[in-house]
Amino acid sequence: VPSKRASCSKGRSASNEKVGSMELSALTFHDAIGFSPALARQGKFGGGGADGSIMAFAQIETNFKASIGMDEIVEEQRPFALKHKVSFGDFIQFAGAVAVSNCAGGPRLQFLAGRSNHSQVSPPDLVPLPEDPVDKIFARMGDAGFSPNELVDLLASHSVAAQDKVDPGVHGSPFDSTPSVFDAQFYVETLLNGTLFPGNGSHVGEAKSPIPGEFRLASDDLIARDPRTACEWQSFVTNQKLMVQRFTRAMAKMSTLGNNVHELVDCSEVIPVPSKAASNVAHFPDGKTIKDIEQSCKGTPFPVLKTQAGPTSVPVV
Ligand code: HEM
Ligand SMILES: [Ca+2]
Ligand SMILES: [Ca+2]
Repeated sequence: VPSKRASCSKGRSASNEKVGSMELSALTFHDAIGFSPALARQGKFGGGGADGSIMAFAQIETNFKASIGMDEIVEEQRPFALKHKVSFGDFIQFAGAVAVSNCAGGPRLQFLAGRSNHSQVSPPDLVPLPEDPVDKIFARMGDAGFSPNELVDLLASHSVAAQDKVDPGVHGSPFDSTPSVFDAQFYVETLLNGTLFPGNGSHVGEAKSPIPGEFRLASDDLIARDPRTACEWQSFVTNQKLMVQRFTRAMAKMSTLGNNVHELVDCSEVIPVPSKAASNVAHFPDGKTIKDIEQSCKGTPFPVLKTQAGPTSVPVV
């Protein structure tokens, strides 16, 4: 599963590119979330979910605002799906599971095979945007069958992710200081008081970040602080095991949206076993303490964490 970006990389493909792109993990979401029972109830086509439509109809779906720029990764992956005679829907979820397994500390996700290779183009506007109001995001995810807390669970993927398009001036700026480790740093760092924009001023969908080089999406900023989700968010800060379990469960649901799981075959053994993270204890970045935390979960104090010794450098990925 070759690809360009390798925030978590393991080995190289035949074309000598690093393996393990997190763009692949984002693709699992952009394909699957094209699924709306609400549209179906109005007698319209609601989308087929994790059906490969973003690869089958790339010219249309990668022009949807939230998926602009994904054409590159789709075009890069399509020949592999064709060569191995795998349906586009299966291939996208397979590649995403492999990508996550390349991150230290990541889960070995379930992979079910057997999605049909017939799909229709997804309706527009089903993928959330970082500038969307939080009520709109929760409603959209709710329509697809996810509670607000399950969205928090899925957002563990932003622990190994970076942005290119919200502010192209700081291409590759990650959402936490450890973008090659699937850890709870994302859930800690998003709760720190934002003080700066890593690039040149603010952009649509951007919130202030606490550390130079780190990028905070407006949606992550709001979801971290919303009373409906703040406690689930904070619960992962000292419990990476729970974070991985909840993410795994939510991904099993997301990766099969629109499919009948009883018709799929469990091929999880083809997904590599991830390496362990060097540490599974989250910390405050250099210079930050509990005083910088915007305590958002009412009733449960923010856990005690140590401050990292030495400078926190945020890598470009
Ligand atoms: C409220 C829901 C979400 C919003 C608004 C959102 C928004 C975004 C945005 C704006 C980016 C940066 C894209 C760019 O500039 O290149 C991004 C990156 C990413 N997102 Fe999300 N996201 C959401 C949920 C998810 C979910 C559910 C997953 C996976 C399960 C996911 C996985 C990723 C990954 C892996 C990246 C990094 C892509 C890369 O490195 O190229 N996101 N997200
Ligand atoms: Ca789809
Ligand atoms: Ca991380």
